[in-house]
Amino acid sequence: MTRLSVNINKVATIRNARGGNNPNVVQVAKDAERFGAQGITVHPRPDERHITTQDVYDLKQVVTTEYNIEGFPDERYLKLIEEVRPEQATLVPDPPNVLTSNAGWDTIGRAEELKPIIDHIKDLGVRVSIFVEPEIDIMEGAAKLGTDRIELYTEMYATAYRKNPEQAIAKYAAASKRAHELGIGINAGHDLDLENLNYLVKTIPHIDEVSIGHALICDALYYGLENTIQLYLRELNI
Ligand SMILES: CC(=O)[C@@H](O)[C@H](O)COP(=O)(O)O
Ligand SMILES: NCC(=O)COP(=O)(O)O
Repeated sequence: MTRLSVNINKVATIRNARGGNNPNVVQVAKDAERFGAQGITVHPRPDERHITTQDVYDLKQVVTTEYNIEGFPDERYLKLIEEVRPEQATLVPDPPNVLTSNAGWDTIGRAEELKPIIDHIKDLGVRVSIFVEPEIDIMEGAAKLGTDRIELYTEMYATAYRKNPEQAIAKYAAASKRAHELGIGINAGHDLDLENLNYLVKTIPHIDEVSIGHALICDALYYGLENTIQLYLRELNI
């Protein structure tokens, strides 16, 4: 069964736009879980454009499903993981000023950098997932790093899906098959939405978790958060 982790970055974006505490990020996380979310994901970027460092600590007090903290593993991020001990740390190769995540890790060329970080986070008892593109050699590099999971970066799939779903998913199916053979858990995320989600999880077995934020929060503006979470869960056949 594929779990739905709701990324609440964009709730914090709206809150920060006025500088107050509305919408209340902690309350939205609690409600999202009450509405059926099986995880809460945040990506506390260095410039705090949405999720702040304080949000990360505050959410730790209330998240009862699975807490997934994404980010580039710099000192600031690793301190958060050490102090908050989420269920999962998802490592993303984002430079500080990037608009949004737009690339996966080079698990071969950056193995020396990544391996000690992954070992350290696993020693903390936190599951490690690394954000990657759907390439066979990258899967094999990920296995050598000892990561618990990979997160398939699904922007390319989402972009190509409307035009040709079979073509859009081909590399993801091959990469996830290889990852599964190598004993690596599989997450997926970025630009997933109500249109492209079901085909992804129907075609690719073994996806443990999808983390969805931008499209889900946009949909909630029309359908309401509870209805929207239920709509996404339905696309996951939950
Ligand atoms: C790793 C990933 O694909 C998402 O978490 C993405 O980083 C969302 O970040 P923004 O909400 O800042 O676009
Ligand atoms: N890891 C992907 C994520 O958390 C949310 O990405 P998006 O749905 O906001 O594109």
